[in-house]
Amino acid sequence: MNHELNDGLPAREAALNLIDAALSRRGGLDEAASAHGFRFLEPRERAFARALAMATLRRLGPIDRALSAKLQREPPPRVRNLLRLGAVQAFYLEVPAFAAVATSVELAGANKASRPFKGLVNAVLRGLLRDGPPSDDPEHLAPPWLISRWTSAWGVETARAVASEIAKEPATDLSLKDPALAESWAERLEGEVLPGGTLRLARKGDVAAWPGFEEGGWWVQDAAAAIPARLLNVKPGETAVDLCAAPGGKSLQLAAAGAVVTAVDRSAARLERLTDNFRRMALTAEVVAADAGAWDDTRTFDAVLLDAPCSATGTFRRHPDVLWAARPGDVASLAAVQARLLDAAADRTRPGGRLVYCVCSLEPEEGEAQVEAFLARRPDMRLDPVTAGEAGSPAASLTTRGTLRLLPHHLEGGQDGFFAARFVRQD
Ligand SMILES: C[S@@+](CC[C@H](N)C(=O)[O-])C[C@H]1O[C@@H](n2cnc3c(N)ncnc32)[C@H](O)[C@@H]1O
Repeated sequence: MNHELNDGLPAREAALNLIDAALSRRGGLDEAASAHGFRFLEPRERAFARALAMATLRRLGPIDRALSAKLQREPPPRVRNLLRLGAVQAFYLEVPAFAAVATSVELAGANKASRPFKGLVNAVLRGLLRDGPPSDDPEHLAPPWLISRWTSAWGVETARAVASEIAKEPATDLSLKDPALAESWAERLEGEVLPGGTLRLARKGDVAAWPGFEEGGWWVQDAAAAIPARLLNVKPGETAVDLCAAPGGKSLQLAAAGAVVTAVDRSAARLERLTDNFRRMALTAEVVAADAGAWDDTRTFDAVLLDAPCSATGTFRRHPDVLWAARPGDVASLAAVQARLLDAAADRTRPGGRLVYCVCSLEPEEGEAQVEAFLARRPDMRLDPVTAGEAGSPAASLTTRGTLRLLPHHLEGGQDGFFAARFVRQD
């Protein structure tokens, strides 16, 4: 094997592990990327491995369709992942076809489970390359069950527009501690200020090395993810509770706006990240590790945020694996959790206070249907309609009911999928 081929093999092996972890458990990719073996790689190899894995996950649908047409029976998981990785390099990453095939065959030979399949890897990849790139129909980018749900919810054209965002690499969005400094940060970081104040950058790489990270000028937060906390319109000195707070992006917004923040989350490990983020930003919050639905506290607050656990299908631009890890049954079981937490959130809202409910899900059961059921069982809560363009929301995202259905294609350059609704507790 010559040097050129050997170069990049550890990164490709690491990419295989990332893909395997991403597809076998929720949150698996981030977990695998922080494991010892991965961090041991050179930074350049780590970046390459991550780029390979992300490109594979973004194109998993079309690649798997093309592979299925070539495979007579399902090979072991490592072999399928090798084939996916080989195909994505040749078709989408401008790796010369010969190198994509040769490195895949080499990796097949390097492991006992895949060694007997070296010939198959070689033959299948060569066959794929002869056929040319797979279909780029957006409907092939997501699992069929999700495409059919999105089509029922919004029609064929919108479902296709949503799905077409899956293959695109997202920009990096930042929320600023001091929104008045937006223009100066935009200049320093070569970014664009979006309506609502998010700073959008084309920059990629290690954010911790960028100007302003150490000094706590900003934190990473998708443009759509920044909208729900803004809907609370907190004033300095008001009390605010964030009931599912970690790792803290929305709590930071509330604290930066001057609210006295209580950050609750069930996960102590995730709260450690929240505490680190607050320290870096030189902001403060009361941090509580508790199940928000059983939190033993009788206080009520001026502003309550419930960013509930959800299927997270709206986060596919940064986590394309969610689409393939999600199961139809997840949506119903998460909707039951959300309803329980929404009732607890209403109880934490002072009479006259505001409650914002949001989820990073595209599924109506976790959004619109949740709102209607909540209003029906809670006569003490009234929907407070969002107004056009409020909080930097795109016009297309406002529903006739005054809630926000933020779809990924509603903002030029993309945004995460979110649902948000605001309520007021009656006196
Ligand atoms: C969507 S994430 C929150 C993201 C966070 N709001 C932000 O902007 O950084 C959902 C969070 O809910 C937490 N969670 C799940 N079930 C919970 C419960 N019953 N009570 C409190 N927190 C819960 C999870 O640990 C997770 O951190």
